[in-house]
Amino acid sequence: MSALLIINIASLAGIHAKDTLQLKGTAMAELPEIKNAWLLCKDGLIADFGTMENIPSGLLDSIPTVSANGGYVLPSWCDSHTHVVFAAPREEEFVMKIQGKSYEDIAAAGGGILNSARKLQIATEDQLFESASARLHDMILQGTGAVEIKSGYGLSLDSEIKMLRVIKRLRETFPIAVKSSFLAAHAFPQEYKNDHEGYIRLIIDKMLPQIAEEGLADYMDVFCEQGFFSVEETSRLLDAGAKYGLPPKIHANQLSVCGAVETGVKHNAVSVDHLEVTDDAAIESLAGSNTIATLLPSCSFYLNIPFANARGLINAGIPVAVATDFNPGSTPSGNMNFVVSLSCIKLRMLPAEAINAATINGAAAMQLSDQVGSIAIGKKANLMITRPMPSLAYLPYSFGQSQIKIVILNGRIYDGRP
Ligand SMILES: N=CN[C@@H](CCC(=O)O)C(=O)O
Ligand SMILES: [Zn+2]
Repeated sequence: MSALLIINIASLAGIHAKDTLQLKGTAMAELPEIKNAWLLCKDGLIADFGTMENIPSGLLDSIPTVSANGGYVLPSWCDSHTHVVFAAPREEEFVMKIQGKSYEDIAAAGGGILNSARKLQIATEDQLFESASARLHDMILQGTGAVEIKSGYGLSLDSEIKMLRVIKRLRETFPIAVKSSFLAAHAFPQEYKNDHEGYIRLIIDKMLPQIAEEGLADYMDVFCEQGFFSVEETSRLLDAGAKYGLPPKIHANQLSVCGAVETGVKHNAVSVDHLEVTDDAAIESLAGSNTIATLLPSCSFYLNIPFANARGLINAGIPVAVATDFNPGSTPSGNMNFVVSLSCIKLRMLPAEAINAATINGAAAMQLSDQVGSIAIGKKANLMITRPMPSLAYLPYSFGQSQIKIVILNGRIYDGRP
């Protein structure tokens, strides 16, 4: 049996009933906490917690103990939308953007996703694993304790499989849950520019069967956007994914309104992600559905595009999650602390709403909220211990600085060794 006792916690925050799997409406602003607390981890799970005044006698003498020294303890961040497997950064496009080119201009000129695909096709699986491992390691030190990772820079049978195998290796290597989304429908490769049907057939007839046979993906993703995949193409691809048991998680309403959110909802998507262009129709179709709206404020920040209408979504009773979107083109950052700060500063979410969106609702957007995302007995002991803070609001307020002092995964202090 392994055990770890955390004592002197100024506030143990994010305590939700174990069967609370997601939060919406006014419940998103509730982040129940216990002041002056202790928490016991046993065999990788949260075994018990309470106030220091009532700590069971004998616990302190018998269990290895770490003092939070007046810091907060929160559930680890659950980053439900990333593209951390890529071959090379794209800082040259960063400069082009400063000079006035838009994301769409760069993509149309053969940059963007196709630029990343060219580089990924010549990278080995080991090279991709090494570079993605370094990114994931940094993300864990920044508090991330569960992550979703997409393919989508392969755009050929071999390279998509190569990416998905790297994601599988990351899952087997790191002590955090890793979910995998199949995103061959990220862009049309150059050779299929005028043959959309050919590429869609390649995805449906060749890629999906092999990926399903190897069990390489949990979700089906499509970049449903003008100039990328149309609503009709997206529908066909989501239907095909469903035949192999892959529920949708899609890129929707990032750059324009084209019915992407409604298409995701129609196909019972686990989440529709981005929504920088949040029109009334998108809010209407999400309200009353089971689909989570995953917002990616670091992408808006980096691309200088509008921020999603988080308040409209929350007020309509839609569960909102936030995630990094870490990728080389639109969001070269995997820092969930910055996402939580932006959620408050730019999405106008309250600190408690932003933290719930980055923990329990992020977990729900990966169908993991029965295991992670909140403080509850029986859930994984994936936690962060902060420096002493005057209040919870200090965490997003102190943007750009990390308040995290100790990361605990599966009840053990993460020491950087995968
Ligand atoms: N929008 C589509 N995919 C990524 C960007 C991919 C890229 O530019 O490399 C995103 O989520 O922002
Ligand atoms: Zn994305």
